Amino acid sequence: MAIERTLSIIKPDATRRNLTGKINAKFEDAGLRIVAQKRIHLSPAQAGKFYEVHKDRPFYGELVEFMASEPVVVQVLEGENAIAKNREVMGATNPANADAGTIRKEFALSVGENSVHGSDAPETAKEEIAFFFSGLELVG
Ligand SMILES: Nc1ncnc2c1ncn2[C@@H]1O[C@@H]2COP(=O)(O)O[C@H]2[C@H]1O
Repeated sequence: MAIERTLSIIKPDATRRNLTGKINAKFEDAGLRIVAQKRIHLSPAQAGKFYEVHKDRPFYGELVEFMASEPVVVQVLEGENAIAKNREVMGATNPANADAGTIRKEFALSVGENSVHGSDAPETAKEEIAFFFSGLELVG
């Protein structure tokens, strides 16, 4: 199985409630290694650019406003099959549909305030990691 890297964001609803450590424990317990991490406050322009793929969706404005409302923790997770594994640990986008034990089932407040983001495929993982981290910040 391939060792992959994926981009994860702990969203404002979770940083606000001091859940960063509990969420990171879920990643580590699943065998994902946090190889880079920083806490930043996105501007609306930066959040809008990151979520550009959703710009025609009805929730885009709300999503951008939320992601720029308070600090987030952006991180790179590494491990075997990290992209799929992270998505498993996060649970379904809408917490109402998330399995027991997943981050979104335990912590998410709604489909919008759903505590975490994770890349959905190898190509997007590469782009999303490069959006937030320089090569110098990524320890091999
Ligand atoms: N119906 C919706 N209303 C508000 N936000 C949504 C809706 N559907 C998806 N989103 C958000 O859009 C985000 C896009 O990718 P994320 O994995 O970060 O998680 C998603 C949700 O937080």
